Amino acid sequence: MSTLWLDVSVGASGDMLLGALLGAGASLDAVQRAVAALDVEPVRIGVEQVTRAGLVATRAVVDCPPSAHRRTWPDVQLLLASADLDAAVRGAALRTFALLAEAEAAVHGVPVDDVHFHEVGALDSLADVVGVSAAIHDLAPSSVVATPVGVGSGSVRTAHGALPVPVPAVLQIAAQHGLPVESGPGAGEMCTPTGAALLSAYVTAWGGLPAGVVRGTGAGAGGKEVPGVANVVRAVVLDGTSAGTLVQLEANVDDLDPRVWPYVLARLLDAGALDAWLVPIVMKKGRPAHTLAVLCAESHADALQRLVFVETTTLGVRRLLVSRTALERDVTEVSVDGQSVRVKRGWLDGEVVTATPEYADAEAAARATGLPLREVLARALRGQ
Ligand SMILES: O=C([S-])c1cc(C(=O)S)c[n+]([C@@H]2O[C@H](COP(=O)(O)O)[C@@H](O)[C@H]2O)c1
Ligand code: NI
Repeated sequence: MSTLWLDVSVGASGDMLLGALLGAGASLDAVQRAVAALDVEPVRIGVEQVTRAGLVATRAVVDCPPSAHRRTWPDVQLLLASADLDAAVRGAALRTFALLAEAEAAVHGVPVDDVHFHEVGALDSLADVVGVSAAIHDLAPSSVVATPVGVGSGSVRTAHGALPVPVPAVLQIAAQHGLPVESGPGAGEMCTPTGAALLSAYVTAWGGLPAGVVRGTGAGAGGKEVPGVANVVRAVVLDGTSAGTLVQLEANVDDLDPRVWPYVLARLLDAGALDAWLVPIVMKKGRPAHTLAVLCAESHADALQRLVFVETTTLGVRRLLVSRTALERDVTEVSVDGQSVRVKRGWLDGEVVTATPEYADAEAAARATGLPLREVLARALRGQ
């Protein structure tokens, strides 16, 4: 079981977070593949070593042509929906842009679908958001903890002229999603809307460094230098820490059109649920029904509860605090008849105790090779 801790006390932006995650051991290849899956102008992510106030840091450099499009929130939704991305990476990127779109809509008083992502819709922001999602997916922490975010002070020049710091979109995201803020040591804009949205989408608890064994550490810098301030995000991957308390939302439902349930479960997972499932039950008056259960971090419980009320017919949602023990896990790749199949492994006390081939990979390999699917699954488990 691992925890990702983010020290964002000096500030946070998309590129700072990406640099910190790459520095802490996230795969640059996985990040580049995810970004290349977007149907946009060619974008490449590189890394370079820089120093900030004498501290060596990783800078993620997004190499792309100037953005030819002013993209709306529906455009970004389409882009992400049609990209060949892992479902978890796509879900987290969509969640991040939804937070940005809702904040921009509230701040400028326009409908959310009319929000044009000016600076935040540019190619480098798309790359930052998808890159951070892919990097966190690659590190696969069971929880993400972060310090309160240093937002800065003063004002910043943007495409729309000077804005006060914290900029309105950052304050809006903080107000809507319980992001704890402080001025921090840097003057100017230290936390961007994209940084605030990424933290809100991912962080499951706020606080100092949790107890654990340090497995990786990185410092991520953006393009900005602030004299005398090491303006970096620090990322620390810790092993052996507890995932902490989770929330389980529950509702008994006997009157929802059953065809709707798969959609409801998919929406909940896309919105950040750690798991969502149905249990068949018999309710009062002998009525067949289902218990909907949703496991999530406390930070996501309100938004997921809202989704349950909006998408189902329930009139009430129960909220239980549960503690979860999760195995430490990793992913290996094996080749079955020349086709690559990922295998997820669970570790206990330094030993693999469970291994499961990725079903979608096995199905694709069965189709490509003509082998029976159960044979592909068996060979993947044997490691060939
Ligand atoms: O373009 C717009 S409407 C805009 C709005 C806001 C608000 O807070 S409202 C802020 N900004 C600035 O854009 C840059 C880029 O932000 P990223 O999140 O893409 O890194 C940043 O300086 C924002 O303060 C733009
Ligand atoms: Ni704005």
